[in-house]
This record gives sequence, structure tokens and C-alpha cells, in this order.
Amino acid sequence: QEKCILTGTWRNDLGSNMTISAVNEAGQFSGLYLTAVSAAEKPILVSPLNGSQHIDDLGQPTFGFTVTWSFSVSTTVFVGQCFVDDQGKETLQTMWLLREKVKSAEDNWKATTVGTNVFTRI
Ligand SMILES: CN1C(=O)N(C)[C@H]2CS[C@@H](CCCCC(=O)O)[C@H]21
Repeated sequence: QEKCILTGTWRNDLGSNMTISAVNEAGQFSGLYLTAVSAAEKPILVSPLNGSQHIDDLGQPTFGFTVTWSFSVSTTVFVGQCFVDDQGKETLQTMWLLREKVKSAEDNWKATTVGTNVFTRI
């Protein structure tokens, strides 16, 4: 299928941009994530991402990727699916888990945030 190969640049509803490199024959990819908002008090920098998508099925594949934040001690994993509408427009419907480093195991309960997020190509 020609749609929903994730290579390219995407923007989400929080104004974050991500650029995904070539997807190899195993569906693996890497890229960069530039967030527009953050809870960290440090300047926002580009952060690396790695993931993989299904490429062997009949379109609208599922995928997952991990962003290791370069400006805060935290990590986000995304899972989702690419959908194509009847105009051929692709959207990535995702859910994410943001894990922030906490001082001790006693604080482990409050370390993970969850959310949903939609990306479209720019
Ligand atoms: C901007 N974001 C975005 O595009 N999301 C889908 C959500 C889930 S990752 C988070 C940003 C985390 C930045 C690093 C940190 O604040 O620890 C937020």
C-alpha cells in the first residue's frame, strides 16, 4: 500500500512536530520529535524516536514508537493506527504513556501520565 508508510513529517493537536525517516523492510524507523509544550522547566530540544509499524497488511497499519526526551528525564511511548479517509488524507490515532523520573519508589504511583493524540501530515 502507498498510504500510511510513516516516513515524513507529522504534527499533532498539541503543536508538536515529528519527522520519521525511511521505514525499512522490517517496518522499523527512527526520527526526531520536537514538542511545542512540556512540563519540564528546561528549554525544549529535539528528541530522538525509534519505533516500528506493520507493513505487510492491507493498509491502515498499527505502529508504536518511543521518544527519549533530551531535555527532561522522561520517556514517552506511543501506540496507534494510521487511517486513510475517503479523500486519501492520513491521520495517526494514538495513545501515549509519559513516564517521568521520580525521586523514590514511594512516588512511583504518580510517575506515569496517559493520553490520546492525533497526528496529521504537514
Ligand atoms: C508535548 N506532548 C506531546 O506532543 N504529546 C503527545 C504529549 C505526550 S509526550 C508530552 C511531552 C513531554 C515532554 C517531556 C516532559 O515534559 O517530560 C506531550
